[in-house]
Amino acid sequence: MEYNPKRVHQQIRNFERCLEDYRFHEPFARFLTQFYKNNKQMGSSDRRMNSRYCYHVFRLGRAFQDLPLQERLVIAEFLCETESAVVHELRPEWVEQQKPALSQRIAFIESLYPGFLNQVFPWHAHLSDAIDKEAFIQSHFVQPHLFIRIQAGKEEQVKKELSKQDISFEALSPQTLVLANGVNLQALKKIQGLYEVQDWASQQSLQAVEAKPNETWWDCCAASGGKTLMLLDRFPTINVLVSDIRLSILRNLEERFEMAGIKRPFRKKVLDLSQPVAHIMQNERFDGLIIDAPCSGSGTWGRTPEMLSKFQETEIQKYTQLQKQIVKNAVPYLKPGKELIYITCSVFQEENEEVVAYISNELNLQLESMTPILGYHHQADSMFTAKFIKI
Ligand SMILES: C[S@@+](CC[C@H](N)C(=O)[O-])C[C@H]1O[C@@H](n2cnc3c(N)ncnc32)[C@H](O)[C@@H]1O
Repeated sequence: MEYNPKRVHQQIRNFERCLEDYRFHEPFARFLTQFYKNNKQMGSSDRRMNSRYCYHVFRLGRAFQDLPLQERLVIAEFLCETESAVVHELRPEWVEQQKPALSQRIAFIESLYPGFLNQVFPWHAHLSDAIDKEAFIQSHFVQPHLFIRIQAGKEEQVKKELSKQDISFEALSPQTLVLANGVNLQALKKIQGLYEVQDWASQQSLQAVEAKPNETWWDCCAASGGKTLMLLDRFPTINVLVSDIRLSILRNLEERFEMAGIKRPFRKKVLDLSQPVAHIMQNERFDGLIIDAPCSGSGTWGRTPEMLSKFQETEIQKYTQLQKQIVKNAVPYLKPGKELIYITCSVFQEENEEVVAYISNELNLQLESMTPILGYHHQADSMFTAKFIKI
């Protein structure tokens, strides 16, 4: 491979400076935007390499934490790429071993550092039984795809515009497309709102919903409305209440709804569901609840691998408690005989199966189905969803 050794060493110095500055106070993507603003001397290819090096090192999770940054970079580049100037430059004796198959690259590193995989994601004991531990952990070395969901009826228009803009895609279903990471979505201004960036797993999360025309549904943790938009796409005649603890995110939801051309009026409320909400909700009753609960996000760390370094095991129990409270405080507003959909983007059993057991046993709802959404087979996030009926 051809490369300029001086340039590579400069890029390694940039990378070291960048990671040393990062304090995990914000998502790494946001930190990077600011870092590049403060370092205007870095050209676009330097920025691209810097982002790649940093993300790859985060993909090592909790493994190799005691090694110097440069050593970690070599291992990360070896595992996450099939060819790397860093490996050529700093560990030329590994070049021949950098095989196309990830499993072979892992085997090579394993031969030098036995047991390293277990340290990448050290919370195995918490994983749901449905998760193939090895496949899931290995998936962290590969960046997930970019997925979009196309509005029903707009499939041809969106695909036509993608082709016109020379953006290649693969259709997983009429409404679900895979695009290359880093594709310039700005070029798609003309069809803004006709599609949503939404992971494959998230697109599967409402499959069990059976809403009827004109029913009234409540998205209890709506954020910027990803699930509500998908719900309305499938059931356009339902009425919705969206709520979240954050007013600012509901403002984003309004913008997004407008962009998506949602004409049907919807109601919104700021609600903290960790507390009883009878004083606000009073006699409201719903035909369906979506609880896409705040969670560790452990099924999505392939996209935000810095979380592998940041996450503390004690947070799992805090999320579990909050999830139980939120469900408990929302359930009184569900009509008997109607459905509750519980969703997380976590792979931890405490946030999934344990909360399901709580909802069945303590809140007395009948479990209809429980579906782990295994994204690591699709280069996507992993999620979990369960459907209950109120007795
Ligand atoms: C997983 S996100 C929801 C994502 C959203 N449904 C979507 O599809 O885009 C969880 C949301 O729960 C909200 N949340 C956190 N604590 C809450 C609480 N105590 N009461 C209500 N909502 C809460 C967060 O603000 C966050 O927006």
